[in-house]
Amino acid sequence: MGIIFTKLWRLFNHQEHKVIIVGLDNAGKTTILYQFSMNEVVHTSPTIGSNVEEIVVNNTHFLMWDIGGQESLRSSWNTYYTNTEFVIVVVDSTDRERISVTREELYRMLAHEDLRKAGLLVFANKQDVKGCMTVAEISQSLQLTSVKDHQWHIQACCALTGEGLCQGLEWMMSQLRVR
Ligand SMILES: Nc1nc2c(ncn2[C@@H]2O[C@H](COP(=O)(O)OP(=O)(O)OP(=O)(O)O)[C@@H](O)[C@H]2O)c(=O)[nH]1
Ligand SMILES: [Mg+2]
Repeated sequence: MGIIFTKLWRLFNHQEHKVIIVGLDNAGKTTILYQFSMNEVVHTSPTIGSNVEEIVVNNTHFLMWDIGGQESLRSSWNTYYTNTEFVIVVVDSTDRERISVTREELYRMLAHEDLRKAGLLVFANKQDVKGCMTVAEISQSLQLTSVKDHQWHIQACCALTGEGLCQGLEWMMSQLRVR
């Protein structure tokens, strides 16, 4: 009886995993969100506030919040943190000047109590652009190896073609399996 109940519970209980997509303005967050939800490149304009979409992968439901990254909006990112299981930080790999700003925002986020248990996925986006920073460079600039209290992963991607996005999702799925 217990086993049947558990199986039925799993079948009907579409537990949603909350994900927030953050990063500086122009990083490609909205483009990534709609690649996930529609498999398409949409025309974007800077996000004021947020967009939210449900993404279902192999019966796993993610509720993804794409949050505007302009400077004036960053102080309100924390209003989205409650119950977040994964933080996706999108980096514009061509934006060498502002990688230190991303680093500051990243460590501010990781120190937040509401994100204590959240996994961190960094997308090194815009890998199609010649001369962009590599995953190794971004990893070093963000000092990811010093992140000890969160599970983390960095993934190269190109939101325009969708390359690398599935691998990021797969990492999140693998984290859910080991929990
Ligand atoms: N070359 C290239 N351009 C990209 C890629 N991903 C996104 N872009 C472009 O980058 C620009 C900004 O993309 P958005 O998705 O609107 O960026 P955002 O992070 O949502 O920006 P905010 O909403 O202002 O925080 C758009 O012109 C996209 O087409 C990519 O992988 N390669
Ligand atoms: Mg946006």
